[in-house]
Amino acid sequence: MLFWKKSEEERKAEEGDKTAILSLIEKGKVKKAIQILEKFKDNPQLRPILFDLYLKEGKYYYAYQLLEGYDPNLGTAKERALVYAKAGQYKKAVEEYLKVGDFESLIHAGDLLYSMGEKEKALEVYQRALKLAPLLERQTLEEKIQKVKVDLGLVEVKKESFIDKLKKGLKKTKEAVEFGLLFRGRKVDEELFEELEERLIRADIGVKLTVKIVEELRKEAIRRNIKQAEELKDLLKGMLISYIKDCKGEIKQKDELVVYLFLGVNGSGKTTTIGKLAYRFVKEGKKTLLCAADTFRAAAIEQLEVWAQRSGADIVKKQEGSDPAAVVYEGLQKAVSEGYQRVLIDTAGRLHTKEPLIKELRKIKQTILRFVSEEDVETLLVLDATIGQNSISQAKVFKEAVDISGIILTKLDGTSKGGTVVPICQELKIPIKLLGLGEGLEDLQPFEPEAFVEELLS
Ligand SMILES: Nc1nc2c(ncn2[C@@H]2O[C@H](COP(=O)(O)OP(=O)(O)OP(=O)(O)O)[C@@H](O)[C@H]2O)c(=O)[nH]1
Repeated sequence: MLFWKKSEEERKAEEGDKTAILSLIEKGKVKKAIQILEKFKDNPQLRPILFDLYLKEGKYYYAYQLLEGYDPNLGTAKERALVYAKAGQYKKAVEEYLKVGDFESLIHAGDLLYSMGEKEKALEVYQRALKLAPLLERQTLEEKIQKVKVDLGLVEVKKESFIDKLKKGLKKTKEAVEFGLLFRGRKVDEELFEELEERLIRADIGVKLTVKIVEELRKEAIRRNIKQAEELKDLLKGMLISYIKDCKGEIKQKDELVVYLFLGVNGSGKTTTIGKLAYRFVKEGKKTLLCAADTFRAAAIEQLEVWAQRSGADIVKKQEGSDPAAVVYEGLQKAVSEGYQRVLIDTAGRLHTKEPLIKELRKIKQTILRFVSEEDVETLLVLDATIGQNSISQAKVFKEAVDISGIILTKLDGTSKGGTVVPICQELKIPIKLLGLGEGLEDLQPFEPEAFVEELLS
């Protein structure tokens, strides 16, 4: 019978020979090495090797037992901190992280302290970390610090300003393209233009526009003999603003009845946007009525009902499958007879049934015009920023159906394609009247081209 002959090396390893054990590990025989080393936990020469293998294998609880049962100084402070954290020994983990004291360890320590409810200590550690924070991490850490301060009642909850909301809305885009870092302290050279081109495309400005922008910048840089990249950034800012400034628009507002007709494909954020706008109108003291003309799905009707409750608006609805124009007729009859000032109409958004959809929307618009004149109708197309320029082809279908007076670009906070505002404006030439910057009731903000570009490039 062929005996499986233990290699000489393996035999030596099993006797606790360090070199032989290390050679086993080099050959990938980690499990075998652990098996052998677990017999030599008392050996201070071999214990660190076992601790290191436990860490590599993610056996944190075993590593924790070595620290507790044999030697609390095994590994580095950072390794011990990780083991203690994984083993739920947060206090010890914090101690080790604070011994390391670098940015990442301080953040871990602060997070653990916060999770343990020790918010004062968490704040103190976060503030230490802030002094070491790399540029790109500062904003996130400052938001953490602000949150802890609010928890501790050190500052009242700062009402998010328009700029704060815009910052939040463009965070993903900025993290993806980092324009702010691109120009800092750089010379104007071909590499810079190539990087700029790549980042403009990443922000979904579109290839055609990107090439045009970069070409214009190259020419200007030569004409003005620009050497510093910062100057180029100012030129880029001016160009982007020039491309979108004509798309600034406010939604129609007056004391008497205004009808807002919402178009957009399912999932674009129509119903949510109606809810946010209804909330605002009710807060302004306007008598507001929602109209559930997306009768294709019961879910859409129910969803609008939820928004009516959340916003304090009233609602007119019929059962699923009813004629949408009939719902609109009933809604406007009620609005006129009962003195409503705002009517917000939700419609179906099934683009794949293009012809019937166009017919349905035209019929709805005709019904509206039986009650109010064109100037008191705001036809708003809701576009989902996360699909970027693809929303332009969607928009063209809806444009075939009815005249669109404004665009609402939603989910800007959920995408790195914030630059899509530029091609949408350039291609559709329709005012962008509102930006959806989050799921909250207040996360619907006006489109301010200057502030938008300022934030995008900062
Ligand atoms: N992050 C973020 N999410 C949003 C925003 N606007 C809408 N949403 C979310 O997008 C999803 C779809 O929103 P809906 O309002 O249901 O979209 P819809 O167009 O009405 O879709 P249907 O109900 O299928 O017609 C929901 O989860 C919303 O919370 C926004 O500005 N930011």
